[in-house]
Amino acid sequence: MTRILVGTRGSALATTQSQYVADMLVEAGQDAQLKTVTTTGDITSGPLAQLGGTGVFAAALRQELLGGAVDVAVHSLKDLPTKDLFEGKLSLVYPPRGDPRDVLVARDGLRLEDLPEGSSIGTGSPRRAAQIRVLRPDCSVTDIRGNVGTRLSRVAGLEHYATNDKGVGRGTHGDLDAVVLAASGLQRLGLEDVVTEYLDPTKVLPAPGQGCLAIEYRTWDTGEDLMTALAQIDDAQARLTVEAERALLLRLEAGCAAPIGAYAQVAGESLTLDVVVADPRGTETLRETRSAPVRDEDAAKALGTETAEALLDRGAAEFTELTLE
Ligand SMILES: NCc1[nH]cc(CCC(=O)O)c1CC(=O)O
Repeated sequence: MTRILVGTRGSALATTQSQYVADMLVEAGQDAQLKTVTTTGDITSGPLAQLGGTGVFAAALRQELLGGAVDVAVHSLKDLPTKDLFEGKLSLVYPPRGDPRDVLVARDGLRLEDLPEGSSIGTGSPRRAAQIRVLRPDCSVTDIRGNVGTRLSRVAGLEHYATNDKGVGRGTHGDLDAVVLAASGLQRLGLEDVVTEYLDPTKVLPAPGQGCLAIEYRTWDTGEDLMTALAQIDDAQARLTVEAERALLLRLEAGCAAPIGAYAQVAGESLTLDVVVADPRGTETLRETRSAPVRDEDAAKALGTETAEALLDRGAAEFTELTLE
């Protein structure tokens, strides 16, 4: 049997996620092994919002996939640009989605509403920053970067999570009251015990695609056996929700660094999409919620596009300076 090479970034989170995908491929009858690729996002230490465009984390991995050095590439879906940059040469499979929520990790077990006035909260995401500012205008939001361990170590009492990476703030530990992270990342690393609050995803809206992995493959030469295994892994419900969220993002022409949250859920026969567009400088947000009957992928995408158009009609582009890209 040909061995499937699973391309991955090198961080602890990425290799854990990719191993999870390799295990799914083995379960589906394939022989699979990880191959690590170093990406620009991993070696650049500037604030995420200034890195310039989406896809920095994914670009090198995609080049390896296009060139045939790996057979599939594993991404966190939320880090992938929505535009088709490769003229249909690459396509995505979505495993069952993990927890889409953001979480608060605060000192002393505190929840967002219990943090003392003037507390400092760390996040590298303009989307999280804007939503936190609305809920806690009295707190200060600090830009942080680095891997999960580095970010956790900024919280007072969690200094011991520091790891040796190149994130800004290396050497600065325990200087914040709280940080906001993705639940799924912590869960995949077995670190969910540090969570002090799971933020309601209809109040603090996650990034489009958050919590979902994406397995990318070449459309022109992927073998029949691997295609069969991938089809077995692809999850219909994950696909509906993330396609609605990403169609929205595409129509708004915004990327992962934009202050846009989107959360789609299936309840019974209905697909509901909650969206927030935030003003990155202020404490204002635009919100929109729309539902459609659960049908197929195209209907889910149409819900995303429609919701984006409703937001554009309400001035979303001026509101959030969608030139961020
Ligand atoms: N932007 C970094 C990133 N990309 C994917 C995840 C993990 C969450 C996921 O699976 O979507 C994280 C960490 C975070 O946002 O805290």
